[in-house]
Amino acid sequence: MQNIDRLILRLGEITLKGKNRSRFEKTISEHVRAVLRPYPKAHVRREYGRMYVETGGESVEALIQVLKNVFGIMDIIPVKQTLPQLDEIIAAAVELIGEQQIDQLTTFKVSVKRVWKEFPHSSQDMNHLVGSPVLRAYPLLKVDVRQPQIELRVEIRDGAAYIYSELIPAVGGFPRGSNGKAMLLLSGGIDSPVAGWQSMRRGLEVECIHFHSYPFTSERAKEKVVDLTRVLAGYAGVVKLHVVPFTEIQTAFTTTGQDNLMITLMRRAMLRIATRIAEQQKGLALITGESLGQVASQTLSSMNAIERATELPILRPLVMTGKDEIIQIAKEIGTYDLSILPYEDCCTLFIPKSPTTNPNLRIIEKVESFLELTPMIERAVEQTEVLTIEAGSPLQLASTAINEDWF
Ligand SMILES: Nc1ncnc2c1ncn2[C@@H]1O[C@H](COP(=O)(O)OP(=O)(O)OP(=O)(O)O)[C@@H](O)[C@H]1O
Repeated sequence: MQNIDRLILRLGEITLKGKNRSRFEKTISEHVRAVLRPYPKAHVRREYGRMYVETGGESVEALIQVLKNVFGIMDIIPVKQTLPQLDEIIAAAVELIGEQQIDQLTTFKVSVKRVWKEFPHSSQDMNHLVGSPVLRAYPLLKVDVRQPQIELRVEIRDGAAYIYSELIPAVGGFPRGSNGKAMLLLSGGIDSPVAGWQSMRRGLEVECIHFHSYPFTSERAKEKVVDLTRVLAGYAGVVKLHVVPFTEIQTAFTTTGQDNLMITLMRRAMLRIATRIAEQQKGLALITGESLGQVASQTLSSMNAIERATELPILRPLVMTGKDEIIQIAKEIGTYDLSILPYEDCCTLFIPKSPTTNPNLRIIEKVESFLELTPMIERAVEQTEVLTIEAGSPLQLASTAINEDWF
């Protein structure tokens, strides 16, 4: 990409959101400036519906890598900028095509968009005026107007023309934190970090809540969750993590003699505590990594019995997503390698041999009423440790390409 001197960032769905648009664009621009801090020579300019990043000599590939993960950016266009003059546009087009691999089978076409209506040549004429010198310079090229391998695009505006041939898909979604706050129940597993990232991508500010059962679960298990939160913070800047002591409540459940209801009871207690923390932090929903049918506690019947423990909406971004796809996303966003570390989760230690897939709500409520849960829940909330986790290095772990197919 040696001829590329700037990137155009096109913003996605926010264009649908009329009056919030300028606020959304400002949020994306702040996010862009934050991820570009390690690249001081790059310069950002905001315009209606898009942003321009002048590379200033910074590596184009490195800039694309970090910008691809900024929520709200739909795609990135590496461009060569010239004056809106025919000879300059032709020279840039010839240079840009020269960067491509060309053989006898390579097809191309020119597409011109004339935003500046005073430019002296029509779009139709421009296709020929630019196409002919390119064909003369690269005689192996063949024109194909339907499905060309290379589409050389020229956008002519008042004051500048942009020449490009590549559109790089970015993460899309809504600007970070633009759709309110929700609390993510973050285990050390594969699913909940993915659910958290997907929620952030839809513009939610996410605070994490982790239930920890020391000494049944080790310090390493907690560190793993801190590390997972740090990866999420790579996308959001800073993420709060609430670590809830869960040992007392779990131990109480083991005395009930209702082994097969253990998971349902634990999940309901988690939701109650998470709801209290959400109220304190002004979170409007809970997020889990549940996926329909994945385990006994994720049947429709179990989910039904579990979610009655809270009045807050429960968001389950992965509810209809299969495990393979979840794993693929976890790898792409940089959480997978941490999630598969062997440190135990508080619940797995208490999983009975045959957990019920169809829990009876009446029995559950009876068991709960015997236990006097409320003071235990109060204590757990009071003793919760709150950590503020910052990204180690912005987006360092998310170095692989975002997969277009998910969006
Ligand atoms: N120790 C925990 N702390 C916080 N949330 C938890 C904890 N354990 C489970 N959860 C929440 O409950 C959901 C279901 O957990 P479960 O272990 O049944 O399923 P899972 O599909 O293995 O999820 P994960 O891969 O996220 O652990 C998790 O996705 C998470 O949101």
